[in-house]
Amino acid sequence: MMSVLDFDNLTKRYGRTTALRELTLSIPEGSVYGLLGPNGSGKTTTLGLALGVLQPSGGTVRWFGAPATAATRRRVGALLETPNFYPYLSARQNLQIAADVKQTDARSLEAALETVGLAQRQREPVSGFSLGMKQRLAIGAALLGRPEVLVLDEPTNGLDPQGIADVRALVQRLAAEGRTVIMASHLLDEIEKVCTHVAVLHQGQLRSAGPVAASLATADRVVLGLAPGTAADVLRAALSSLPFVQDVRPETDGRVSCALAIGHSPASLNQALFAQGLALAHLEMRHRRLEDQFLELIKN
Ligand SMILES: Nc1ncnc2c1ncn2[C@@H]1O[C@H](COP(=O)(O)OP(=O)(O)OP(=O)(O)O)[C@@H](O)[C@H]1O
Repeated sequence: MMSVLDFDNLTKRYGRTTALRELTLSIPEGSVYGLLGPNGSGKTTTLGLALGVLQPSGGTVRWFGAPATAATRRRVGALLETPNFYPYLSARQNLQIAADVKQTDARSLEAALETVGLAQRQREPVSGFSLGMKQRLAIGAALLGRPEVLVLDEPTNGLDPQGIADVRALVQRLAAEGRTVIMASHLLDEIEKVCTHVAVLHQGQLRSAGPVAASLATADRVVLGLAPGTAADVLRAALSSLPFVQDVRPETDGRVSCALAIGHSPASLNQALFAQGLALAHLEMRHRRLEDQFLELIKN
């Protein structure tokens, strides 16, 4: 897959604070790429560097395989903070002002209103809009000029549940139409629902990157127990000898938990232990809370 954006050893320092440290990352074309991290982890800095709003202290940014130019910038739409719309003007009039500034054609304005679901209400003044509608209008402004890539910083921040659902559905629609979307979020749950790929940032450093399924799906654990009276050490030793078993840990009541490598099921684990002469009295899947998985990712 072609990449639309490549960071190579990207670093940003503010005085003694290193906001981003040697980030190397490629964003594949057609992906919905989430930048995940707690507050202050460097997400906004990364997006600012990508868009040329900030200058790097070191490293490079390449768009579509080359250093950014005015022409490549026109292929990218961005929403870093919600713009202040004129409240007494209609949605359409507000977008028209943005379109005039960007010098984009009228048809792209129609398409943007349609895509963000505001075509029916385009004549209404923005003062009567919910925060969610204003955010969709802001995304509409970023869509003027039909960019291939959309960059969004925390697009659901501050919205009510309906607004959050609408903006997430919109991001998925944008992706379905073939655009690449790069979005920052501090919500693991949001990344899991919306994104195809995720890069986890913590204190300005990349902790993990790749397809969401591969990054998050292996985190479930299996909890095992032998018949009462059997030493947990026997089970731990047996588990440690199996190549597809990872991260063996003692639990309460003499039980032991472990994670399985991708493609291995609890059933195949049970079979492998039985082949070693161990009969399980207890086998349970434990789905860890998403927050726990995330905390673990940034801890390691
Ligand atoms: N203009 C600045 N001057 C000094 N330090 C800054 C500046 N901008 C960001 N920082 C610092 O850089 C680090 C990364 O900030 P950044 O805004 O990129 O994080 P973030 O992950 O986007 O967090 P948030 O979600 O809170 O915006 C933080 O420690 C922040 O305090």
